[in-house]
Amino acid sequence: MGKAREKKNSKGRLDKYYHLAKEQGYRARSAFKLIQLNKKYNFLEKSRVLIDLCAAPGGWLQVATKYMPQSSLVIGVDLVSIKPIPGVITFQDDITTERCRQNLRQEMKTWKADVVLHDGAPNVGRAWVHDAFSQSELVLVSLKLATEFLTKGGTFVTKVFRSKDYNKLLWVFQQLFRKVEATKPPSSRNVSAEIFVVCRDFIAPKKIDPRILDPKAVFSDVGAEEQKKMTDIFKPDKKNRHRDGYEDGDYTMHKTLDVMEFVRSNDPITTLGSYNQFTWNSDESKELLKRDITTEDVKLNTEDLKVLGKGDFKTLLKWRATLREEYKMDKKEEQKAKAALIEEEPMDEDELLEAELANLTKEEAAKKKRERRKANEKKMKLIQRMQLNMIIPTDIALEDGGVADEEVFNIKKISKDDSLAKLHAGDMSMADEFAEDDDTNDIKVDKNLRGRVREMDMEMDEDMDSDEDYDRDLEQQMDEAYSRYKQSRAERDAKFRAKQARDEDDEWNGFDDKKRKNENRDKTFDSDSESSSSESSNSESDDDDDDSDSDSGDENTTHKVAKTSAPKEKKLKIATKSSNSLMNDLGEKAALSKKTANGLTTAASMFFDQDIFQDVALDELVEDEKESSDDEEFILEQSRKRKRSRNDVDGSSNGEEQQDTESDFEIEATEDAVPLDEAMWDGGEDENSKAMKKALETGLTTAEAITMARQLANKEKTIEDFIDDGFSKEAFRDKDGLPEWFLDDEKHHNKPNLPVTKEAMNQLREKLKALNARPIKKIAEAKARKKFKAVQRIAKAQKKATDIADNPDMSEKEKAKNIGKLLARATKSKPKKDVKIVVAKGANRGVKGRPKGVKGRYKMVDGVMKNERRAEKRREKKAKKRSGNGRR
Ligand SMILES: C[S@@+](CC[C@H](N)C(=O)[O-])C[C@H]1O[C@@H](n2cnc3c(N)ncnc32)[C@H](O)[C@@H]1O
Repeated sequence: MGKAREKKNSKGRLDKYYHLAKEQGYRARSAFKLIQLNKKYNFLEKSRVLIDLCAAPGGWLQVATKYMPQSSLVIGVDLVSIKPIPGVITFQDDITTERCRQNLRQEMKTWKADVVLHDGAPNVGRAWVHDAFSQSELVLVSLKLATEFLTKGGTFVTKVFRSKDYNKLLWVFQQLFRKVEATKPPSSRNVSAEIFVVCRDFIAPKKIDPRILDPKAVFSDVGAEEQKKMTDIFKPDKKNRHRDGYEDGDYTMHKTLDVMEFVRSNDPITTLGSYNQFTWNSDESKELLKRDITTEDVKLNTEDLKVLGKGDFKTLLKWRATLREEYKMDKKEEQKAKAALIEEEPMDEDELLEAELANLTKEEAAKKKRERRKANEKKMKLIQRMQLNMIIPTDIALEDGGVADEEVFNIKKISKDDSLAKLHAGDMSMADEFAEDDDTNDIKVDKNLRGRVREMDMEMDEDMDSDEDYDRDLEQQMDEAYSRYKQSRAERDAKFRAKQARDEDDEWNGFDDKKRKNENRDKTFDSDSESSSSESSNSESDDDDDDSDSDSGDENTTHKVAKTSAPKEKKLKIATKSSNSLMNDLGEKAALSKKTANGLTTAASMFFDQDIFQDVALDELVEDEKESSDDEEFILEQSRKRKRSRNDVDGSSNGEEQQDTESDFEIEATEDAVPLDEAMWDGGEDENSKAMKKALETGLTTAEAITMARQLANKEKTIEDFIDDGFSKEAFRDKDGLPEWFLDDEKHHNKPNLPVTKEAMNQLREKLKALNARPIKKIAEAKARKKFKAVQRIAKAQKKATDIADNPDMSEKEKAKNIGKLLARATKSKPKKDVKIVVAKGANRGVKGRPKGVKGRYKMVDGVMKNERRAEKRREKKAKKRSGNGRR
């Protein structure tokens, strides 16, 4: 025994999966292969009917029943018997036989399988009859069964071995399934050549070409055969037997061909390898017999081609070549080929010319483009140098030879018209003239330059156009590649799929999200006067903003800020349909760019709303801008209001200032107004209220929320601080037109650092611990039911006890005895009914329904199950002992 164990170990067979299988009660370590395959592709959980071909000893069947929904139909078949597994139908059969197919049909009735598994391997030795079937053939047989029993969209999982047939099998799978993936689960030993192919989404074609399921057709290798024949004729000594049988449809062993066909043949070597004899029966051949070149050697060689040597073949080939030359057969072939070519591509001269022209224009355009790009680069450099004052425009002209050197420095010319003499004589008018000339030159150069720059601009525009096209193409390609990558990753990665689904549900409502945009429209600053002054105030407010007006009716919460010192008694209110949240608005590009009534954009208003501008900037702004509207004052006042409220929180409010602001502002809350902090919740109106409700019900569930709540409670921070923190580089980021892959990447890597303290994390951990310690819902419910029943029983007993107590016919002793009995019965829980265990062996083997002689509740178990139960008990005992030792 020791030896056997050693031997097993030396092969590395008793690996961790072997032990795991033993520990977890699986009959074979291969069970983990299916577990791992299912983990990757999730096909078991959503299946109701499964067939396992080659299922013994039943590891996969155990896994299937464990992962599939309860009361699913699981059928297993194998050459050897499979010990019963609860809830599984098994039978012994050879999957390559018609009987197996019939049996499966009978078990399946009208059902269709969601999954067909095949982990078969020919049993060398044991199933000796079937050794002839190779693994690949077995796969094809199981695939054939799968095509018969699988439902449309179903999954077929099979084991294949890397061999010359592997790619052919893959090709066949691909004809029948939409998704075919080969994988090697970690539990499959590296030394093993096995691979598992998971074929998903069965196409279920109405008609399947029988050839793609026929091993002969699928695994035949025509090309190789031809090649073999070719090499065979030069190695005639090596005689191979016909192991592959006869060719399809040709069952004759001795093949003959008229010798003239050999002469005509374009592939003489294959012809020589394919026939046994060349005959001289045709008239043409008979003629050839009379020719001198047809020597006795040639004639003899044609009689039995299979016994020829290298030299004999050469003789025959030479003879053929001479004849072909004589008949000009090769030239004719060549001519034929040429004619075919000409026929195939009839191109007249015009077309040729056009094609050539098109080519030339293309080349020319490319060349021009290159030149233009070079020139533009040069010009850009020039402009940069100009901007850096490294050169002046005249330099360009000089460099370009524009305003000729001769004109400025032409000493000859000067000397000719006495200018030089005049200069020598001190006539400075000449110099003045030059200076004037210089000016005009400058202008001239400037004009030149301007014209050239404009020209350059146009050229660059043109170039940029083509560059833009190129960029757009590239972007499109990258987008497509990215979506392909996402799709394939979603197919492979369940986590990624789940994340995608989460993202879809909980999509980030960023700046440009349409939905948020619409919500935003409702969130504009609504300058709405009170009914008496509505017309006049409307004319001053942002009239164009129809949206804000139209939606005001929907308002859920409204804060009205009335400005009493304004000339027209104008009241402004900030209407927030969805959230009242300033934080929310931060991210909304559309809202930010919208003009408020003061002519500033919302973003600008918010910017000037900061404390820093409170006393200075906005006052100055108000003074500077004579026509500053009431809304600007509103912004100013709003800032003051915020400062006042902060001072209130700090408890250090300045009395004077408070008075001041009080005189200016009053806050009117509408009926259903929510407190400001509640309004600060992120999300739309619904999410807002949902989030609040959830927080009230379950408490704070994230470490950030706890941290923020603590900071608020400890007055370490105010709501305004949180709002200010909301201003980050992310807040105004414009994601318009950015490609999806870029945004996804940003989302992945660019995460704000949220405030989380150690205490908050600990608090959350404690909360989760408490949650984990709670019994699960089902147990709690069962306990409650039990309690309820007990209370009912006791109440009933109490009622009966009162009746007994009131019974005048009973003595006190009798009453006490009866009441005692009653209460004892009421408090005692009913004993559990005994379940008789019946082992399915002997007369009980294979019995369907109640076994003979068994009354009451019973449970059928098989020997294996009994053993398994015993092993389970042993394990439990061991574990208890171990834990007891540990405690000591
Ligand atoms: C690797 S075992 C299968 C293990 C199984 N998946 C499990 O987890 O227990 C391969 C099985 O294929 C079976 N087999 C081989 N050829 C077969 C055939 N023609 N018909 C049915 N079963 C066959 C063998 O009897 C053997 O039990």
